[in-house]
Amino acid sequence: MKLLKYKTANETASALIERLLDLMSMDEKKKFHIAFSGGSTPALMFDMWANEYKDDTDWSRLYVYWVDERCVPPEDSDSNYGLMKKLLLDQVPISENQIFRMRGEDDPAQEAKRYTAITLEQMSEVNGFPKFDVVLLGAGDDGHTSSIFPGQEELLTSQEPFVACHNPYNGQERIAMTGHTIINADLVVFLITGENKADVVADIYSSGDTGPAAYIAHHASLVEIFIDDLAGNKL
Ligand SMILES: O=C1O[C@H](COP(=O)(O)O)[C@@H](O)[C@H](O)[C@H]1O
Repeated sequence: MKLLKYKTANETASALIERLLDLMSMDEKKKFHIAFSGGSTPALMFDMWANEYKDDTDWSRLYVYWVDERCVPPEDSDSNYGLMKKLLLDQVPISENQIFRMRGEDDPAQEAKRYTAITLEQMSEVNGFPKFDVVLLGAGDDGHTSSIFPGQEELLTSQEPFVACHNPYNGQERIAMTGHTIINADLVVFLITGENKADVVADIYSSGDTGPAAYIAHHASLVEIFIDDLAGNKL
């Protein structure tokens, strides 16, 4: 596990974008399949990518997926797809055919199956699980990642690549990438910023399987954790 710490959330987002662009530049013929997390943390990175790195990115090779989705229509302010579309995808020359959203407005169980089929069709697989180039995760201050919350640890070892699940705090239905799919990725990256994430970062980095995010960080083979000083202040 490699920890990369920067002074500010801006510097952290910028370093992460540059890391992804570096990875893309390693094989200029290859399609690059990356799954993005939801929540509020990546918003800064999406905005920065559109405004500062638009011309440095080969959009024709970037294939965009989601780690998880809230079961709401794309126009809803809770939609992970909606946020990324507004801040990044609508601002850059990427083809619709390279954007694979989870349909939050559809039946969650059926959508999880449809999304599994799409990802398996688009990229190589290992033991029935799609193999992403990068899975970009966040972490909640309770230690959840993807939409796998504490108490739902069975989703870390589910035999389904994507499942219907729910947020235990408010019952909101969700669709989530499960543990094996995350761990299968060539690279698992966490982007975690802000003081309220300091405990979860300390848990991920210094302890064992204390929650879903920590479990992933300790079980994936290549893990990079991008944090700012505030998130790192309990290390
Ligand atoms: O519910 C979710 O929470 C986590 C963390 O979100 P943040 O707002 O604290 O950045 C996120 O990684 C996950 O994808 C999301 O759906």
